[in-house]
This record gives sequence, C-alpha cells and structure tokens, in this order.
Amino acid sequence: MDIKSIKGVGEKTLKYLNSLGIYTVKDAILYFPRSYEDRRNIKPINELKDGDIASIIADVSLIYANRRASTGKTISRVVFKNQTGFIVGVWFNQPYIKNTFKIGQRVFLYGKISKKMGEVQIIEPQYEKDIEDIKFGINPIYPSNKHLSQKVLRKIIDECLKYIDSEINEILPDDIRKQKEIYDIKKAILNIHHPNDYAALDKSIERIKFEELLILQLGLFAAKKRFEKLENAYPIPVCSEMKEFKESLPFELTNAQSKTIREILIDMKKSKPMNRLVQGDVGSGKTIVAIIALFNCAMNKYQGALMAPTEILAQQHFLSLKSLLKNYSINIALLIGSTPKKQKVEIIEKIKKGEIDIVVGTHALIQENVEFKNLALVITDEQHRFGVRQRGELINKGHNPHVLVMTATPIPRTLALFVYGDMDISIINEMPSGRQKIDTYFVRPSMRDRVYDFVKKEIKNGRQAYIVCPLVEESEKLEAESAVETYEKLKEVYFKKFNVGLIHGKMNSIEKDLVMNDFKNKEIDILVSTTVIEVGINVPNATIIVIENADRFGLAQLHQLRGRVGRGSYKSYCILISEAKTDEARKRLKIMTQNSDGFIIAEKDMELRGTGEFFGTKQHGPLELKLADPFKDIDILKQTRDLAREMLEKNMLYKKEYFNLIKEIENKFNAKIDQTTFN
Ligand SMILES: Nc1ncnc2c1ncn2[C@@H]1O[C@H](COP(=O)(O)OP(=O)(O)OP(=O)(O)O)[C@@H](O)[C@H]1O
Repeated sequence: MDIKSIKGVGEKTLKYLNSLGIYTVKDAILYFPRSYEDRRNIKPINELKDGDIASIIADVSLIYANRRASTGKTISRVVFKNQTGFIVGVWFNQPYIKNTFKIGQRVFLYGKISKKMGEVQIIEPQYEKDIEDIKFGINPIYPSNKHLSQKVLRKIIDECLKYIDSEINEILPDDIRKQKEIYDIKKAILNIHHPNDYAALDKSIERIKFEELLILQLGLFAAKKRFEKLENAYPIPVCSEMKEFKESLPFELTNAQSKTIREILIDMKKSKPMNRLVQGDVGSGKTIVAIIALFNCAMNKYQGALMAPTEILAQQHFLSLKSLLKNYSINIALLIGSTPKKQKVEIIEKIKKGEIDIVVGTHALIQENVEFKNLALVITDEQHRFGVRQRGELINKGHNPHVLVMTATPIPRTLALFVYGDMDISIINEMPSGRQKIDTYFVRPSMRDRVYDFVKKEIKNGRQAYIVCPLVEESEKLEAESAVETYEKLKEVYFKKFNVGLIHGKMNSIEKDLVMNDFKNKEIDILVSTTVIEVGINVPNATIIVIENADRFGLAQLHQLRGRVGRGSYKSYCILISEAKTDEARKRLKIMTQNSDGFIIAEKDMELRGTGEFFGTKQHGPLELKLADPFKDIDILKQTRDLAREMLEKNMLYKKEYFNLIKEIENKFNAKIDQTTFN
C-alpha cells in the first residue's frame, strides 16, 4: 500500500518521507526508532537534579520577552509552575516560542534539567499542549531530518501501524517460535514502536534480529549450494601474455597479492564459476588484483565488469585500467550515472555487441537495459556498500560468470565465515614494500593551530593534505554545508597562501571529478572533504590527514579515512582532533593511535564495546540488516546458523508453513528457490 493513502501525507510530507526511504506503508511500519524517550516518570520539580532527563506537567505562569545574549543568540524563557515548584523553560534562537504558550495553560515538558544559581531550568524541552493526547509511555525517537518533526513522523507511523495485519506476514512457523520462545512478528514490531517496558523491547528487537540473521544464513547456504551446482561457466585459461604483463607493472607484487592472484586464476580456469572474496586491509593493493583478473578475461575475449561503490572510485579504477592496459587492444568503458545520455546509449550498444571488453561502473551497471554479449567475470568492489541483492543483479546479467568480491573492511576470520559463508576467501595481509607506519595522534581542539602549522610544513615539503569535516549523521546536505563553512574559513584564515579545494557529497560527479583531478595533479594542496573520500581514493602524494570531531566516526571509518595517506613511500600522518569527553571515546581513539592493522582494530573494537559499531549503524548496512549486527549479535548468529542447518538437514523448508520464509529469502537474495536448491 502506497504511503500516499495515509491520512496527513500531502505532497510535501511525501517528499520528505521518501527522502527517509519511506515509500510504502510497509516501509513506515518497518522504520524503526533510533532511540526512545522515557516519559513514564513524572517527577516533582523539587526533586529534580542537575543533568536529569525528566518529564514534568506544569502550568504556564510567566512568559518573558525575548532577550539577546552576548553571543548573539536569542533566548526565550517561560516559567512553569505546579504544586511542587517552579521551573524555567529555556530555548535558544527560537523567538516564536514566546507566542507558543498562553498563561495558565497546562503543558507537558520533557528534557534535560539544569540547575543554575538556585533556578531549575529545563533546556529546549519537548512540549505538548494537548494533555489529553500525551503518550506517557516509552516514546520512540525516529531517525529524521529537520523537515519532519518527531510529532508528525510518529503520527504517520502510528497511522500506518493500523494496517500491520495486511502489510506484514509472519515468516517464522509457530513451532520454531515456540521452541525459541520468540515473539510473533506483529507483536515485536508494535513493541519496537511503542514498548510497554524495556524487557518487552529487548525481546522484540531480538525477534527481528533473529529473523534477519536466519534469512541471512539460509540465503548464504542457498547461494553456496547454487554455486556448488553451477558447472557451465566459461573456463578462462591463463593467457600467454600474463607473465609479460606482470613484469611490466610499475612495482613488484607482494607475496600476498601473488598468492591471491594465483587462487583467482586457478578458479577462473574451471567451468565451475569462481565465487571468491578478497579481503585486504586498506591500501594493501587490491585494485591490481582485480585488474589482472580483468586482463586475463579480456585477453581470452570474454567480457568483464567491475562495479564500484562510488562514481569517484569507478572513475579512478577506469583510469588505472586504461593506463596499465594501454599496450593491449582491450576496449574499456566507464558507465556511471553521470555519463551523458548519448554516450551512455553508445556504450550500452557496444557492450551488447561485445565491442567493449571491460566495463567499469557504479550501480548504473545493473540497470535493466545493460546487456552483455559474453560476460564472464564480475568484480564488485564492495567496501560494504552493496547489498547481496545488487551483487545478484549483476551476476544475473552473465551466463554463470566468475564472481570476485573485494572488500577493505577487515572482518575477523571467524565472523567472515558467518557473513560471507558462501564464498571462498583470499586475504591480502601484507603491505607493499617501502610503506612506513602512519603516525597517528589524538589531540584536543585547542591544538588546532599547531596542527595546521604542521600541515603547512608538509605542504612546503611538496606533499598534500586532507582535512575531513565532522560527520553529520542523517543529512548529507548539512554535512555539505558544514564542509563549505570549514572550507571558507580555512581558505581565508589559516591557509591563505595555499591552494585549498573542497569536495562533498552534494556536488555532482563532474564537479567532484574536477576537484579530484586537481588534487591528483597537485593543483590543490589541501582538500577539505566529507567522508566521500573514505573509500578507495588513491593519491600517494598526500601524507597528512586531519580528522575533525574524530570521536563521531566509527573505527572502521577512521581506519578507512586514515588509509587515504601512507599510500606511497613518504612518511605519513593522521591527526584525530576531538574533545573526547567520555572514557570510551578516549579509549577508542587510543586504539587508533596504537594500531595500524585493520583486523586488530576490528577485534579491539569488538572487545571494547562488546558490541560492534564497526560497521556503522546505518540502516542500509552491508547485508541489508536493519537491527542485527553480526559483530554484536554473535550468539544469535550462531543460533540461527545451527537452526538453518537443522532446517536443511531435516528438509523442513518445503513444508507449506515455510512458504513466507522462502519468499523472503528469494526477495533478499534475488534468487529463485525451489525443491532442489538445498539438495
Ligand atoms: N606490490 C605493490 N608495490 C608497490 N605499490 C603497490 C603494490 N600494489 C599496489 N601498490 C600501490 O599501492 C596503492 C594502493 O593500492 P590500491 O589502491 O589497490 O589499494 P586498495 O587495497 O584498493 O586500498 P583501499 O582499500 O584503500 O581502496 C596504489 O598506489 C598502488 O599502485
């Protein structure tokens, strides 16, 4: 059911809902809160302590005129009272607040308490004036943006929840739910939006995680079986030019690269399609491995495709391929969202006729009108951006093509088995020779000027720098705005005599390319950027990266960002600027200063948190998991793996009560499942 049919969803709201990924009523039902506010305890004012998060019901007793503080901020103050005392609501830069309340009106307030010189204040509280309508339970807070208030979003989602019976199907049969003592799906979803208590919430979250991980495990088993049975891939022998090509490279391959390449070339010779994951730490040299596989494919007159997670990266891979393969008659094309229409049509036509040997692209490659003549090798450079589903879509364009997946996110071996259990794994655990350790420092913002002086020194020595702006979750636009601000300031104040460039996610790809090219050609000394440079960017002359508000980033992300430097033989530096107010933040940043191996960082992160935000908490995770986190939920992961095995051994999945489960696996993995799949 379309979200448009829900009361209160006009054209504008629809646009904003879409920007959150909500298009249907089902999307809204499955749009889970990011956190909760506990409104159950209404507290007497005279018992409030500084720092409390409290709920209060009181009457408006006095509304002050707005005041301007020396910082330029407008301050609005409203006094509320009840039998237990007075409390002052304080709002900054919201001058309209003073007209929002009426003397004598009864309101509900929720927010953080601050005690200042005997005055009890509640800072920028949430308020509700229709006391009748107030929900006093544990209320959801949804990931949102400034256009959609929590109030509106809650109302819409609550309206959608009325349709839960028709929109959501139970996929776990009764006997499994009983055996595992887990909630039915509808109860779990309703509880996640409006929990009665935390125990019910935990059990509900667990139910969703269980379902997600069970589907993942079954999907992986199905994929593995499917691959095991495939026999008719194009066998691609090692071409006679291979030796000469390797010798022509500008560097000698590391042992780990050579071993991985050997494994790949052996796989490609077979008529059984390759299904291999290459895991290599940041900067370990995965690209050349992909290039060699593509070269071998093209020299055997088959087509190969390389899919990258961003346009910048696709472009970079395209240029590397062009330059390294220039002495061979291999036709290479780039196909990305921003390729001009006319050119796109031409490229697509040539791919179809087999006139293009290697095509590099983004998800534009999986668009339906791209057809290949003889696609024999599919490489996806995942960096944890693609889901299993998109990978499947590209694979379906070939005739059982060989598949190579590359990832720079280090996953401890035991865990890799669970999340990439369907694939063979090669690991590049060695850095090219001549690399030096990246010195990493964690400093307070008060040291910023000294950091900038250091940046200047590096630039005077001929090197280049990245300055990464604070992460703004949930809004690429705000992130871009903050990057522009930082850029202006740096250009005009600190680095007047230098060439400063800017790159962020809201620029179109032509603009991004221009900037990246200028940076590569040393026309830019300092590149101010958001996390768009996180994956894969390769400018070996850049030797220093400064990361602002470093504690906001996940460790994986910091590790990726740091990997933008130290990619050549120059000594490189990573400077993490952070207030790091909590113990945990300090410990995490210390992990970065003391370790350089991504696998170890991943493990330490796991130990420290007992959970793993290593992957980040975005709802569109690598495996399209909404709540489950393979790092954190290792117990559920094991349970579901055992259950998946049992289901297969006992041939349970063909019973009709498993119909919905099977449908869901087909959906998520973009693969057909029938009686023969698991045999
Ligand atoms: N054996 C080698 N010896 C010297 N330099 C190498 C070697 N292999 C790769 N390089 C160089 O190292 C740099 C990093 O390689 P590449 O871009 O493939 O890394 P990556 O593993 O893809 O890193 P990331 O995960 O950051 O994308 C490149 O400049 C590449 O030319």
